[in-house]
Amino acid sequence: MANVSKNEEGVVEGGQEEEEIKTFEELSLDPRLIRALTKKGITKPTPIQQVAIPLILEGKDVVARAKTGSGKTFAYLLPLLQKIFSDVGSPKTAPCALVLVPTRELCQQVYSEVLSLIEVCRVQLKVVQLTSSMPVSDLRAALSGPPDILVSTPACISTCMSRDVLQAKSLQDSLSILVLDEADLLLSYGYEDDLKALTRYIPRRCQCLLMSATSSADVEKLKKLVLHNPFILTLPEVGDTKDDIIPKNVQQFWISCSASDKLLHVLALLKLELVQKKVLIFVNTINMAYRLRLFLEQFGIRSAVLNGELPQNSRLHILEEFNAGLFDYLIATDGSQIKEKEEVKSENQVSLRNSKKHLMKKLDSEFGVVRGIDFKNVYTVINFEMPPTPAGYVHRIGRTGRAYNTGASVSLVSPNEMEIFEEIKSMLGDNENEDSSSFIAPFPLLTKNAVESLRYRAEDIAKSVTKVLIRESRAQDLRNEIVNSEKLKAHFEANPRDLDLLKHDKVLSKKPPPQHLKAVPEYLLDATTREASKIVKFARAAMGNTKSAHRPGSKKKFRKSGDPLKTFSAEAPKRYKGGKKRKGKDGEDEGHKQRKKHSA
Ligand SMILES: Nc1ncnc2c1ncn2[C@@H]1O[C@H](COP(=O)(O)OP(=O)(O)OP(=O)(O)O)[C@@H](O)[C@H]1O
Repeated sequence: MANVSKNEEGVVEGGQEEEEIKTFEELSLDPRLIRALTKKGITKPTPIQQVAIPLILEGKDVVARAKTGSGKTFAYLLPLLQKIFSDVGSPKTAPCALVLVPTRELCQQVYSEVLSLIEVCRVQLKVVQLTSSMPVSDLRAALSGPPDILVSTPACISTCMSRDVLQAKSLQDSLSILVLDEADLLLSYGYEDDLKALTRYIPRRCQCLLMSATSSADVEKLKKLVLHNPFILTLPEVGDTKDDIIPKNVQQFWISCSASDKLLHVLALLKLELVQKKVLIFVNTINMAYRLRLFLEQFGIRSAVLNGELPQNSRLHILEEFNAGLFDYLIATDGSQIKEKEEVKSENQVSLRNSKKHLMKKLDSEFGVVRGIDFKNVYTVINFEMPPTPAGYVHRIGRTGRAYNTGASVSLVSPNEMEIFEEIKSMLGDNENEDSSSFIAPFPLLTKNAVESLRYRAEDIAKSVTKVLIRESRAQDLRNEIVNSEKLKAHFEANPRDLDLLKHDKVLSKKPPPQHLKAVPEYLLDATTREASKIVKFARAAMGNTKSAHRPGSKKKFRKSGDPLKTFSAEAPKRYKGGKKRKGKDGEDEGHKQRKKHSA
């Protein structure tokens, strides 16, 4: 095993010194896969990959819990592909590998990663992705063959089995690897029944892998449901010392402001260029997303909205455009938007649960447009509204600081959100009584003067973004995207790389943005803000240098603790540790559990 040693408790911890890091060759990875990685600029395995790859190649069941952006996808995909490579051509009646993810976007992401690897390896593998929105005839056609690797959601597999598109007996005979990716989200997205139904057909010999960014009761439940005496690879901090859940190369900030001042504050951050691009802004409701977009566009700040209501092709296209750098500001909703509709439903818990289920189905049975998604080069994540759970915070902030990148987050916290903010801080170990550096620091670059200089204009424009305008714009955007979605489908089949076809950050409002609001007059800015803006610009330029310093082959190193790709520990199954059991590793704070129960 790479860079590991056992401590007295039998927990296997990863060695983290740069010189100890093994290469992909030393992990016995297939040279074809190494070539494919090199082509992507990936030359050395991340810590989680170092430990997971050999174990998975040995055929062990593995639970891998590592920070967002730590490279969990390749940690399972590389050994999975290597195993399938050695099996190519052997007769089968169903897929040998099944990768289950919570959302369609993740389906697409994993599917693309697999294709990009096997394209270079030049191995004849059939890989398919299936989602519930596909007609049964398409599902049947995709599974005839059958594929070597199937990427899907639990709900879709249930549909396939109930419609006899995928036969239980065939699956039992063929399945050799099952992966539950983003396992911490699978149950909260309502897939428990689907997974329970599926487990009956997973043969005992099937190798099971469970990947997760956070530890939770749900992950434990899944572990018990599916795995057999697995190796536990985990960040020492997750659910243990509470430290370092968020990568340290992400600087976390917060701003205290009233709910009604949030538009003003976000305007100040963006317009005065106090945060670096690209920026991902989280809101809790779709209406708020359009409110913010309409508001910002009046100041010449163009953004796109990503939410579960939009057709899948549009969502994928928005993600691709944003990742390709076609626009800098993306406003996204995550699971929190369910709250919006729940609020008007019954207070009764049972009907609340039912309405939630109904709503989940209505919006999109595999809803969840951002969690786990690998956004490229997002520097700043802004929580315009706080997520309802600490786990939601971890997933949101995890969209920046991915792999070897640095990033920052700014949370706008209103008095009503102080409770969840405190809960998040306590999860992070950000406690005044603790002798640790503050994990979420007050944002230092925005002065009261700077905010006040924009107040008049901001309040004026905020008033003009009425509920009616929001409703109309949202409906219009949806209509446009439905039309686009069809065009996109046809067009991208022929031109998969043509991202410029439809821009998603076009001005929504019928009234063009007034010219005078586009630029902030010099006289409105105080010296401190001008200085702060300059600092951010310098930092951006410096970041360019930093980035190039981290190109493959670069000698420059990150601080060990500051790199999300660095720390981990691994725990062997009981029989590998002479029966010793690790205690208290998975403890999660009670408040977190309670909130988690009511979330999603
Ligand atoms: N060995 C590596 N070296 C450099 N970059 C890597 C390496 N492995 C993966 N990456 C890149 O790191 C980014 C994050 O990887 P990945 O999406 O697998 O993270 P993750 O741990 O699954 O995060 P999340 O929990 O948020 O889903 C991706 O862009 C991926 O291409």
